[in-house]
This record gives sequence, C-alpha cells and structure tokens, in this order.
Amino acid sequence: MKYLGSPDFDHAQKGTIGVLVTNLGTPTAPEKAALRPYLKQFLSDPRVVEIPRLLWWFILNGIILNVRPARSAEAYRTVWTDEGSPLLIHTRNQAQELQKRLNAHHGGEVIVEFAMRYGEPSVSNAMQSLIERGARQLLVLPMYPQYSGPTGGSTFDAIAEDFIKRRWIPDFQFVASYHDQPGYIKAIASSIKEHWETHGRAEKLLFSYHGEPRRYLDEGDPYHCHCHKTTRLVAQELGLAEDEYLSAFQSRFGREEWLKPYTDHTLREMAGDGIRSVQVVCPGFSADCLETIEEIGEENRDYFLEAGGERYEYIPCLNSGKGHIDFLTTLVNDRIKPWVRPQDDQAELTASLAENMKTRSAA
Ligand SMILES: C=CC1=C(C)c2cc3[nH]c(cc4nc(cc5[nH]c(cc1n2)c(C)c5CCC(=O)O)C(CCC(=O)O)=C4C)c(C)c3C=C
Ligand SMILES: [Fe+2]
Ligand SMILES: [Fe+2]
Repeated sequence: MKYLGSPDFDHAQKGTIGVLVTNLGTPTAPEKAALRPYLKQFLSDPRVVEIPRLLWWFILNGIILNVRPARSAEAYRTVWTDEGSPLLIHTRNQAQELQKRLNAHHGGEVIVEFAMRYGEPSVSNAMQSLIERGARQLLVLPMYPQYSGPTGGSTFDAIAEDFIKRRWIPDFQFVASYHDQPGYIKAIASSIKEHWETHGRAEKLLFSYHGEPRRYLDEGDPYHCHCHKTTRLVAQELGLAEDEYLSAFQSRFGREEWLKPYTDHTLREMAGDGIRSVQVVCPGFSADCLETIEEIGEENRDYFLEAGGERYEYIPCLNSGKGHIDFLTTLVNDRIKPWVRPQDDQAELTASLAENMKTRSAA
C-alpha cells in the first residue's frame, strides 16, 4: 500500500478532535549510549544546524558525536529523577491535565496525545493513535511560546513527513507561537509575582531564553523579536521600570556567534557592576528541563556568585501548574471552536450511516 489508511474504517463514525502536544525530546537515559542516538537525530536536523550537509556530516560524526554524548550524559544525570527526564515528565503531565480540562468542556470529543520531536514517544506514533481514535480534525500545539525554525519549523516538518505517508489528511491547525497571547503573559507574570510573595524582589529580573545562531535572525527568523516582545509584555504586566529587567540568551553551541547578550556573560557583568541580587525566569521554556534546571539553576548561579553576586534565584517554568493549564485550555478551546459540534444531529447521523452502508455494499 502506497499510503497509510484504515480500510476497515466506518465512514459514518462520529469523529473526534485531536490535540497533539509536542516538545523537543530527551534521551531515554542519562548515559552516553542513550545520548548518542538522541543527539544524532537532533543535530542531524537541518532546521537545527544550518550548515552544508556534507561538511556538517564530517563535523558531527567525526567530532561532536565522539565528545558531546559523555559530557551531556553527565549534565543529564544531575537533573534525572526516578521517573525519568524532567522534560518528558512535565510534558506528559501537561497533556494529561489538559485532557482532564477538555473532558470537562467537551466530554470525550476532544482527545489529547503528546509527542517528542526527537526520540520517543514519536510524532508518527502519537499521530497514528489520534487517527485510530477517530481524529478528523487535528490541532498541533508545539510547546514553544516563541517561534523559531529549529523548534516550531522543525515540528512542522515532522508533521508534514507523517502526512506525506497518509491517505486521509485531517483538517489541520498549527500553533506557530503564543509569545504575546495575553493569557500566556499573565501566567508568566503571575508565576513571578508568586515568587516575589515568598522570596521578595531582587535588584534585577533577568529573562533568559534559549539562543540560536545570530545568522538565523539575519536570515529572517522571528525568534529574537518574539522573545523581546514576551519580555516587554511581561515587564509591562508587572509594572517594571526599564532598568529593573533585561533579556539574554543561553545554551550556546559551537563557535559561531549566537543571539546576544549571552546569559552567562550578562550575569558576570551584572555582578561586576555591583548588582548583588538577581532573579532569573525562562519564559521561552514551557517546562523545566536540562537547560533550565542545570544551566540556569546551577551553572549560571555559580557564575554570578563567583563574580561577586550574593543572591541568585531561579523562578521555575510554568510546567503543569494551574495557571499554565488554564491558559492552554483557553488556547485550545479558541482554536477548535469552529470544529466543535453544537450537538449531535440525529437525522444527519442516520443519513450518513445509510450512505456508508450503500458504499460498502456497492464495493
Ligand atoms: C545546535 C543547535 C541548537 C539550536 C539551534 C537549538 C535551539 C533551541 N533549543 C530549544 C530548546 C531546548 N534545547 C534543549 C537541549 C539542547 N539543545 C541543543 C542544541 C540546539 N538547540 C542541544 C545539543 C541540546 C541537548 C543538551 C546538550 O547536549 O546540551 C532542551 C532540553 C532537552 C532536555 O532533555 O531537557 C530544550 C527544551 C529552543 C527553544 C531552541 C530555539 C531557539
Ligand atoms: Fe536547544
Ligand atoms: Fe545547555
């Protein structure tokens, strides 16, 4: 069969609305042997590393995959839990909580699955499951508030690769970004206010976002702009003055220039300039993961304190907190509104069933 289909499918079946929540992916274990295939899949994606393929193949296979897996495994071990990788646990919880909330609104009509762009659970397995469960309309929700080619663009590629193999393509919507949605801004601002209520304020609030090569911005990627807009709107919501906050970019990879200012440089400079206390928030990550827990929670804390800072606090991601699930539920409900059936039309269902029987007996 050239295309994937469901030949036994009942054409008169009442359909469902599928919601596919995705995130980046994570290795299966914090071990070198598990890091290697994960990093190979991730770093072979041309959306992530935009370097001529042949040259990159030699660098990746000759150098990076011999050095990085052991180093990354060591970092992953510091964040790993009994249940596994934090990113996987949070993403699964987010999907489950979203499903509960959507059940309350729609009964079983809206079904949620989650997938990882790289590794497991894969996009194609999650998609197959949604389709087998009757999804005729599909909302893909990559959990990246700001759009970038390496994240949202790459997720779209994975969906397209799956669709290319299918006979029946569902109605389809893709959430490219939600970096400036009022509900998202309010959820981030509330998490900061909650932190202030228990810990008080610091001299500066640093918004740290995952970086990407500066070249991607020069070639038209909106990510840098989306990040600054999120910061500006959250700062406005909190009533911050311009000298009370700033944005920076973390997680550099390779020798090329990445988006600036760099988070680590910024923290050292702030300490050098006499700033003694800082709070760091990461509104580019929907869930805590290696890059927030280890890099922001640990590594950058050391840089700030070693450079003379005295108080450093990391404000956690929204994860599966109520404010986040409230926002995600509203986002999904707004998007699927045109798909939700007002109520079952019995006459329509009966007619549809009769047509289906006719088609079947003619075949
Ligand atoms: C090599 C280039 C990379 C680009 C470009 C990039 C963009 C990018 N990434 C995220 C979010 C996450 N990245 C995570 C881990 C991670 N990222 C890269 C490289 C690039 N990312 C690597 C090699 C790794 C693996 C860890 C390591 O070896 O350092 C994660 C965490 C995953 C986890 O399991 O916890 C997230 C999330 C965004 C938003 C982004 C675009 C701008
Ligand atoms: Fe990354
Ligand atoms: Fe990192």
